[in-house]
Amino acid sequence: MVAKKAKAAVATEKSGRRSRSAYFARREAAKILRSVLQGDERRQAIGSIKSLVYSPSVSNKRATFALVCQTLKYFPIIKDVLEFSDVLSNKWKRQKELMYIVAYDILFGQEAPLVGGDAEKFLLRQKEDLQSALAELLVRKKVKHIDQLISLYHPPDISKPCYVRVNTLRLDVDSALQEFEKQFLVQKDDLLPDLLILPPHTDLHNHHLIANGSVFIQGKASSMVGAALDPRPGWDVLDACAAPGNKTVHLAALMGGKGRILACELNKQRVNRLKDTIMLSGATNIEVLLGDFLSLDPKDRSFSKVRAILLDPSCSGSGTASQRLDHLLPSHSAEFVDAERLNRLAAFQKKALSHAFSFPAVERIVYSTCSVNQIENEDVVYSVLPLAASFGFRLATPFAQWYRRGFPTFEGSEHLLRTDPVEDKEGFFIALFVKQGAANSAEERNECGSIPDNPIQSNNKKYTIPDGKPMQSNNRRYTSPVLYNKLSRIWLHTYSTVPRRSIRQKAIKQRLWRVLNAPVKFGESASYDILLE
Ligand SMILES: C[S@@+](CC[C@H](N)C(=O)[O-])C[C@H]1O[C@@H](n2cnc3c(N)ncnc32)[C@H](O)[C@@H]1O
Repeated sequence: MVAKKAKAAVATEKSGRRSRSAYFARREAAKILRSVLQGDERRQAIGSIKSLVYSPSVSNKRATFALVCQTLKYFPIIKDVLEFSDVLSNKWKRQKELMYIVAYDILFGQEAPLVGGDAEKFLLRQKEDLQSALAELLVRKKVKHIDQLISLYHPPDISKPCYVRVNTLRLDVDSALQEFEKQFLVQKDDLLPDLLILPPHTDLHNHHLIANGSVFIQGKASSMVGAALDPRPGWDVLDACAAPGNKTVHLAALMGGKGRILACELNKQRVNRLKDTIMLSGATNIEVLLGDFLSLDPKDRSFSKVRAILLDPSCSGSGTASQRLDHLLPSHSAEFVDAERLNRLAAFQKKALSHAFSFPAVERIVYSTCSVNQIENEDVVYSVLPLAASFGFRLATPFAQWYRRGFPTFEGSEHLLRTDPVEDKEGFFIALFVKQGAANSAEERNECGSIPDNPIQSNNKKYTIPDGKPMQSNNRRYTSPVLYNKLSRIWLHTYSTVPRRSIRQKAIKQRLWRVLNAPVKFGESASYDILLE
């Protein structure tokens, strides 16, 4: 009898703890949801959902993350249900994010009884109204199940491997590999020596190697950026747009902690995140500059020895939208293109890249974006080519073995590097400028015989599109799949005539020949994907 009572007391205590924890998770989730929705509305996020949840102030990360993601997944439904049922008084409308979270829990979430504060009590009293509004919504949308309703709003999820970059300032790659092998299937990446690949959806947020900064969750394309800059130990390096600092601390690791990194960031709030990242990485050679990169004076003595600049400016983020869970946000829709915003971003990107050339000792500049838009990528690079040439820079070829290069919008665009949001799971763009006469790597000098050096000419030649009209770098039509594929083929043809030492050269040429002669189908993926096969 006594044992039974004790057992019951333990169970009550446990369920009380769970309820309290769920209560706090709902409040933390509501705060994050507010930042995310406000950022989405202004198209100016403070951080991704993941980064907001992983900030030190959030205590119950797993539950909070799940609640935010789930609420966003059901967001359009919850909004409609609250609107149809008209249950929210002005008081609760002022706390609408908490209402969304609680409504999610009532309608789709918790099986356990929902206990908590006033918000929970209030919405629980309206449960029947909410349920009948949901039933009405199903009828209106002509679907039978909630899943069908969700798929009306959200495209299917893209799953991708979980990449982690080993922070070699704290741990060597083999030790990290062994540590992960205890729990997961893990392998080394074949391109980047400090990158490990784990299965999709591996949950690492509680892993001790993450918590102590020995590894960072960082995608492959994002990790290629610092490696493309290839800063040497002892150099002065400027990271022009640094927060949250993933690439900054990667640079520190690549430099073995030797030398000096200046990390410039405009946004005060994001500077705090940058500092947290630096602290976590253990790097001691990074100086944070709060300010506008455009107003840094290249003649200032503190920049006189800067030999490498990483410019990873604000961009539309169109290449990593699914990774940041942006597809869950209200602004996300296939048709949504904010042209005005793209133009504004591109104007800033051009200014910032132009500014980078004027640092007196700089010999390597990487320009990168996590955007798939030509206007933020090839067009930006094309627009600065004459200026770059006047400073003695040429485009070099980062990762010459990488098959996906820039859109063929101008002669030399084959030096540019792209990753594809679907095939490579994130869409990045990298351009590397190297000063003539500077010591660049064998790969960039094309000693591996892939793509010839192509010093920038100020009268850089443009390709001609198949219908005979000269292609303008800002020609919107060019991004249509049909023209893109035709141009890719032309570019591929050029590419295939360059002597290659690849052992698969013959097979590739044969395939190219077949592709070049095949009819173009609307919407087919880029032809040069065949190089992958
Ligand atoms: C794409 S994010 C950089 C991501 C970072 N490289 C990383 O890997 O963690 C761009 C950053 O540039 C900052 N930024 C925008 N304009 C800037 C400017 N004029 N000067 C310095 N930083 C700027 C933004 O606040 C944002 O934090």
